[in-house]
Amino acid sequence: MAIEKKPEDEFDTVFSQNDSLELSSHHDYVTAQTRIFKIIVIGDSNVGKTCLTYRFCGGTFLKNPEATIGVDFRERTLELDGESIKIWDTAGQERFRKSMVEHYYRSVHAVIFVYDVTSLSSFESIPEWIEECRRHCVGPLVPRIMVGNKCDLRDRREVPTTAAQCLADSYNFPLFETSAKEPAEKEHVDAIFLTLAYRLKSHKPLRLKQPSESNIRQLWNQREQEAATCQC
Ligand SMILES: Nc1nc2c(ncn2[C@@H]2O[C@H](COP(=O)(O)OP(=O)(O)OP(=O)(O)O)[C@@H](O)[C@H]2O)c(=O)[nH]1
Repeated sequence: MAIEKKPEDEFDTVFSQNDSLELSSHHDYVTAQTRIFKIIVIGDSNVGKTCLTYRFCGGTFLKNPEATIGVDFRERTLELDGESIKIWDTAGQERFRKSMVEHYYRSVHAVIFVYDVTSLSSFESIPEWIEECRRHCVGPLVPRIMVGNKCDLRDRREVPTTAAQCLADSYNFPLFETSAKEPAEKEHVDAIFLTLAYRLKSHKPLRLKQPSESNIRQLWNQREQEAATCQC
């Protein structure tokens, strides 16, 4: 279930606007401190991508998630060092995502690969998801993490932590194991997304330029001079 859905063209616009922000209007002053990160959540169907993003963005466990069709958008505003950072999560169900796949990977800032610790096959699919990312030109500097979900189902575990750690190490990804369902894991789920947010903060030059008062005055004087010398 999505908290908010956007048409695909709006999805693209949101990120391209902020990727190349030039301060030239009142709107820019208002949004100058808002940074939008696009984090995509991928993995086999049924591993709990929707529940994980819902837990982070909505704070609760989504009891009856429907299979995601295309892309779901979720958003949560974080306070990091006094700045507002918006994270958009997109969760896509494999069967239904074909037409969206290009949009899904475009301008991505970080990737979360999810498998289900009770499903060996979902874990074995992770290299294919990593390869799909690569095929869609997600750059090597884009932070990636691996998440094993459904840790609450202790008796049904099929993926040992050691095997998961081994795979994560081979790609140099941090590994997290958690449960979207267990209320006690709420802070851990938060920590996963916050880890990414901090990495993004240090990785990307996302601080948007804010004009100082003297810069504005300088610009204003320059415009006045141009107007005064204009021959037309
Ligand atoms: N026990 C347990 N069940 C979970 C957990 N997370 C999700 N589920 C269940 O797993 C099923 C699939 O969850 P979704 O979040 O819809 O999985 P998805 O990966 O988004 O699935 P698609 O949209 O089909 O790609 C649902 O029945 C959830 O209730 C968890 O941490 N523990």
